[in-house]
Amino acid sequence: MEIQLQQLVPIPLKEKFSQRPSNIWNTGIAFRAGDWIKIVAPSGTGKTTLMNILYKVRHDYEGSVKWDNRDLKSITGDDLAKLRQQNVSVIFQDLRLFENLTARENIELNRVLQKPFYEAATIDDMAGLLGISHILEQRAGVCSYGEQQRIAIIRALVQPFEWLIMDEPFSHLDNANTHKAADLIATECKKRKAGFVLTDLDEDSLFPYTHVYSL
Ligand SMILES: Nc1ncnc2c1ncn2[C@@H]1O[C@H](COP(=O)(O)OP(=O)(O)OP(=O)(O)O)[C@@H](O)[C@H]1O
Repeated sequence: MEIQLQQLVPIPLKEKFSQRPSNIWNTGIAFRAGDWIKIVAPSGTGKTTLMNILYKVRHDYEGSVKWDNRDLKSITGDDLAKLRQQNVSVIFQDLRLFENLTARENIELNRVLQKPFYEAATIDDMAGLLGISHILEQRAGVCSYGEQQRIAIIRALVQPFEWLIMDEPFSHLDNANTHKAADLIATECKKRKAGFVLTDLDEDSLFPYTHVYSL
């Protein structure tokens, strides 16, 4: 699946962006199937806005976003739900976990949404790799932010996807845990021949990126 951006400009940020050149805003650009895309930009320049537009949780923009030549604004209801279950997974910057469910229940909910892609035991395997086995039965709301970030990463990885949208997914992880999480994400993307779009404040060499863009 290809993601195409054509003359995309978020309306509330129009004035701001028109004052400087950008690789992404108000241009024509395509993320090709299987591309590993990094978007690096300082705080407040629109990374979260872009990711929310790509996942269709924001609609206040000019221009267009297309998923395989289908305008995102025209994809609704069951079609949109199916795409999110089978084709596009997400790690939001603010994670959006259910605080009153346990870590395991948060992940399990996504695993069983559709015909399960993985066995339940995969949750334990991934939690072991990311060092959060001991908090799986704990309420997500009482987990540290770094633990919650790893829960959200695993939740995104237990479903099928062609694209993984990740908004600053390692912001609360130390170096060692960032590398472990990046390795797991790379493994899961390779398994599916999937692409990703990852935002961050700084450049890094965690992945062999296909393209690195600034906003
Ligand atoms: N709905 C909105 N209306 C008006 N301004 C908005 C709206 N949403 C975001 N903004 C502004 O747009 C700018 C970009 O916000 P955004 O959250 O996308 O930045 P970011 O690059 O993700 O920042 P950070 O790295 O701090 O998370 C900010 O100045 C923010 O205040």
